[in-house]
Amino acid sequence: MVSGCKIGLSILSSDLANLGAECVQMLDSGADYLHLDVMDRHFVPYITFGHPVVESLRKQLGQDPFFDMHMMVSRPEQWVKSKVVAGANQYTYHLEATESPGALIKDIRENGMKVGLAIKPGTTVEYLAPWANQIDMALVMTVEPGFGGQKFMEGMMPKVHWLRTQFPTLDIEADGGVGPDTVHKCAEAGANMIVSGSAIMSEAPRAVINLLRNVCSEAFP
Ligand SMILES: O=C(CO)[C@@H](O)[C@H](O)COP(=O)(O)O
Ligand SMILES: [Fe+2]
Repeated sequence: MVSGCKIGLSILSSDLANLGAECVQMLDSGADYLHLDVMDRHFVPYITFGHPVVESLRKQLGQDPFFDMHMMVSRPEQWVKSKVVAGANQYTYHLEATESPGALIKDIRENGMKVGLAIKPGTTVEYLAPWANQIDMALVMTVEPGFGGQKFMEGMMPKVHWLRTQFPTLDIEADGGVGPDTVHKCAEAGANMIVSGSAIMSEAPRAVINLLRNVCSEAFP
């Protein structure tokens, strides 16, 4: 079975000028892991941060927190080494961004990180199938990658359901527009890793995180 329900905080909606303290607060509020959205203004039209920020976060937060790197970048091969040095735990790259997914899976593993493979809303989920037994997690984008606070794309749920049916033990992550009103759709479809940014960065993060986890856990007893 899957490794239980996990709630990941997307830091994209954080006060990036106060990122370390915000991450501490969110982890203290119950977030299971940090989902770090890296953008290169090429694969997506926006730019966020790179390994120096990851390195500073790791230094401030210590070795425990799990850093799930969501690499919204072209040629993801180029950043593997720097991210592991910076302290990343999982390297999630986009299938649309590389010609050689298999070689990249091998390189990520040889560098000691877990492997995530992401698909954009316009990508057919079956394209993930050849790699699904070699990765640790599949990320189904439920918004167009690029920024936080967008509307949840319910039409992506059949992709999650297809993956859960075909690969019962695979971690499946839903990312984008997930909050109290939409998490049940993700969980019912089969997602066990829930990324949320703007919904958690509210006035009651602990309550929102608990709600997300409770709804998700009901689907994965
Ligand atoms: O990768 C992305 C956006 O490109 C996501 O991680 C979002 O940043 C999640 O934020 P919310 O949609 O939950 O506000
Ligand atoms: Fe993300």
